[in-house]
Amino acid sequence: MEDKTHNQLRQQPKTAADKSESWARLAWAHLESVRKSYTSPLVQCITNFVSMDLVANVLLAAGASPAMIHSAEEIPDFTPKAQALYINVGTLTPEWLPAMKMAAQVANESKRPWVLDPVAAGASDFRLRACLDLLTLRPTVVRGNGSEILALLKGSVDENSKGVDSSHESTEAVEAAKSLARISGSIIAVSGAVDIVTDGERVVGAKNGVPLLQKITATGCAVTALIAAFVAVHPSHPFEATAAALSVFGVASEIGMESAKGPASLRMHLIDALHGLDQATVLQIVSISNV
Ligand SMILES: Nc1ncnc2c1ncn2[C@@H]1O[C@H](COP(=O)(O)OP(=O)(O)O)[C@@H](O)[C@H]1O
Ligand SMILES: Cc1ncsc1CCOP(=O)(O)O
Ligand SMILES: [Mg+2]
Repeated sequence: MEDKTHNQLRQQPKTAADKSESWARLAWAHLESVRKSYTSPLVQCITNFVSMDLVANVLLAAGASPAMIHSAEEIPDFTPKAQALYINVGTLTPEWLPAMKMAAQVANESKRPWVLDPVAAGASDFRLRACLDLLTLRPTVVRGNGSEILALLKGSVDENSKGVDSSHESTEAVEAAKSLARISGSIIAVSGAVDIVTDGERVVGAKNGVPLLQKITATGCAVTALIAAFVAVHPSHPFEATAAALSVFGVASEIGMESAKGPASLRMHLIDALHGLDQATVLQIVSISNV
C-alpha cells in the first residue's frame, strides 16, 4: 500500500486534491508501520537533557521504542541494533561531541538512517562548528527552525541569535534550505507555522500544527525524533517520511488543542492524541502541499 502511494505521488499529471489525498495516505502508512510490532523501530536518541522526557514519550506514543543511550562505550554494540539514530545538540558539551560523531559514523557503516537537530546552531562558534562537522557525516535528515537552517548555510555565528528559539519564519529559509540540501545531500526540514521540507529540488509545506507548540519546550526536538522513527520504517523515502512526520505531529497538536487549557495541558493532550490517532482523522486533517 505504501509503495503504491509513493508511486501515486510521483505520477503526473495530478490534481492538487489527488496529491493531497496521496500525502494523507502516506502519512497514515508511516504511522501504521511505526505502530506495528514487527516494524516498530528502535530509535537511539542522543539528545539534550531538556528534551529527553518529551522525546521518549512522543516516540512511545507513536509506537516506536526510544533509547536514550549516549555513552561512547556503548555505541559499537548498540547503534547497529537501532533502526534509526537521532542526534540533537541542544545541551552540547565537548565531552558529548565525540560520541555523537562516532554514533553517526557507526550508523552510516550499518546503513542506518540518522537525523540531526541543530538546536541553536548560530548561538556560538563551538555549536556551529559542531553542527557543520556533523553535517559532513551526511545525516539523512536535518530538521531545524528558520534561524538554525539559515545559520548552517551562512556558516557564521548569528549576532541576533535568540538561542533555541527562532527569530525567522520558516518561509524566510526556503532558499537556504534548498541550497543546504543540495550541498549536504540531506533532506532539510524547516519548522514553523508551515513546516518546509526539501531535497534541494522538491519543496513541500506541511501546514498542520498550533502556535502554542512554541510555548512548550522541546516540541521541535520531539518532532525531529518522530522524523527519525518515520524514516526508520521507510528509509528509502526520507523526503516523504519527513513531511509525513511533521504533519502527523501537527495533527496530534490540533486534536490535543481541542482539550488543552494552556501549554502544560497541551503537552499531555498532544501525547494522548498521537497515541490515539486513527486513520480517518489522519486522512481528514493532514495538510501537505507543494510550496
Ligand atoms: N506558528 C506556528 N503555528 C503552528 N505550528 C507551529 C508554529 N510554530 C511552530 N510550530 C510547530 O511547533 C513544532 C516545533 O517547531 P519550532 O518551534 O519551529 O521548533 P524549535 O522548537 O526547534 O524552534 C513543529 O511541529 C512546528 O510545526
Ligand atoms: C531550552 C533548551 N535549552 C537547550 S536545549 C533546549 C530545548 C530546546 O527545544 P526545542 O528546540 O524543541 O524548542
Ligand atoms: Mg529546536
